[in-house]
Amino acid sequence: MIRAFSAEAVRSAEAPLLAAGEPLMRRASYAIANRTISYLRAGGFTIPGSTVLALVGPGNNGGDALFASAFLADRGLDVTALYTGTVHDAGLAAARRAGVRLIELVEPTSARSLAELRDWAAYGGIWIDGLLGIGARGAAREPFATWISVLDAGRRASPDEPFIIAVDVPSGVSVDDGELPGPVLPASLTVATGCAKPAHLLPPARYVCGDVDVVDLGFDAHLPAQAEVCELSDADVADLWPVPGLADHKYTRGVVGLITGSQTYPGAGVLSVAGALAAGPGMVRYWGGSPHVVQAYPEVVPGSGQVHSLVVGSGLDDLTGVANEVTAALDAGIPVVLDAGAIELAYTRKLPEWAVLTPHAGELTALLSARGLQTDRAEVESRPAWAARTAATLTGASVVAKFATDVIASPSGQLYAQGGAPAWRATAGAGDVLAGLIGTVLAMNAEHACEPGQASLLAAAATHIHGQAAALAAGSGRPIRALDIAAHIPPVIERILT
Ligand SMILES: NC(=O)C1=CN([C@@H]2O[C@H](COP(=O)(O)OP(=O)(O)OC[C@H]3O[C@@H](n4cnc5c(N)ncnc54)[C@H](OP(=O)(O)O)[C@@H]3O)[C@@H](O)[C@H]2O)[C@@H](O)CC1
Ligand SMILES: [K+]
Repeated sequence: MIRAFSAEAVRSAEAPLLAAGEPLMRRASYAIANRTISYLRAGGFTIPGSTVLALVGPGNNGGDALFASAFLADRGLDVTALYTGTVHDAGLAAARRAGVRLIELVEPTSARSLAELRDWAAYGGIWIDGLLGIGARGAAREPFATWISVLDAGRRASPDEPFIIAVDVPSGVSVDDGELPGPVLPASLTVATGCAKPAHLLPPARYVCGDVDVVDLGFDAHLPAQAEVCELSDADVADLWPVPGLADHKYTRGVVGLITGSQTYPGAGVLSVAGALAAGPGMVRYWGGSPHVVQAYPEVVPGSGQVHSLVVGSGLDDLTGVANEVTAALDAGIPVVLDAGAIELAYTRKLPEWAVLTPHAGELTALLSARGLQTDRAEVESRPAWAARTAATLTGASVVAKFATDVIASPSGQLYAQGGAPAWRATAGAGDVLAGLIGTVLAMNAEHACEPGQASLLAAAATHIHGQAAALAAGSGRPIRALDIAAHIPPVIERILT
């Protein structure tokens, strides 16, 4: 599991070590220098003489960049450090001693300075971005806003794009909520100091981090027990996956009921059942309106009956009567997945945590608006963590906000971000498969699915499997359709469990 911590939690964790004189900055900058050398080695470049541009901001993030520059200059690289105003004293002294070329831009946004910035940017094959780290608040202010815009334009225009190593976070991201409030310098590699931060996991900031490499600074023991955001790995999903024993039978393995599909949308019934069956429940009961389900899947039992979880909504065109079934199930402690049109059931009523909503951006916008929030789709797409968390708080339900990286929120505030799915996953019916899959994961874990925090954890596990199945189906880059995702769920589970 990747556990990401807020800037405040990191500061508290660092404090006792810094007070004890631990050389955290030295460790961080040494790691950054090493990653730079590794990149050059892996690319077959000669190390002495390779050109590096360090972008140095006013705080300790700039300090990291200066010490890293010093290490690299000592190794024979041609290092230039650009800065303005006051920067980390000891870092500047170390860089000077090591022979780093120090360029101070006194009037940092003058035409002359920006021309110089462009020239040095074009000269540097590797950029070390130490402008802003976890001390940044809001959008980058001047002069860095202009510097970032100029550098980003230079990066895009360059025939051989520089390799950009972000110190801790790419400059310009909002560290704690993963938003991009202003210009940002996208990285090829982000060297996270001490631990991951929410911006490394949450979209859209996640998409400008490149690869993320966490450097251990030894302060883990001082971090809070609960992370701000988590990302489940294969191993985490394996830990919570109930592997059947010889004494199990279809009722102990979990029974999923689906009220999905309709005459109008028969395929949605087929796809949600495909997702449910692929994850290995004991039994699937189906009493939606699609005439094709039982024909397509002879193992499905038609008609209602006792279930351990319920999936409602995908392709349902009429909610009459369904609301009562949902309420009865939730009151009886049976987890319910509310997908597509059934998300409307969360517009007014207060739901328990074991109701799992699966909105895409449009449905999430409609839900938040119905709950009285002034928002629109553009805001929801640029603030996915906020949107998912707010929806969970307002409804009381667990929310799976479906984006390229899914964001899952529990009403108590726990957040998961599950990435790893290819962009090919954005195809009609993929969400129906996911709804069924979540239903099965909840049914298989029925004894504890209603305990605090469990529904969101199990939903995050299901989204992880869904993303991995899509990745396996898409291979090294081919189109996929929703049924391909369902077909690749069993091999992903096999890989995870063995
Ligand atoms: N402590 C340690 O030893 C270790 C620290 N480590 C490293 O330190 C980093 C954190 O350092 P930090 O706390 O100094 O913050 P940092 O991000 O460099 O910037 C603060 C400066 O930026 C300014 N500023 C703020 N917002 C701004 C904006 N929007 N636009 C423009 N400017 C803005 C702010 O000004 P102010 O708002 O205070 O006026 C202040 O001058 C961390 O990410 C990691 O890399 C690791 O090496 C481990 C050891
Ligand atoms: K940075």
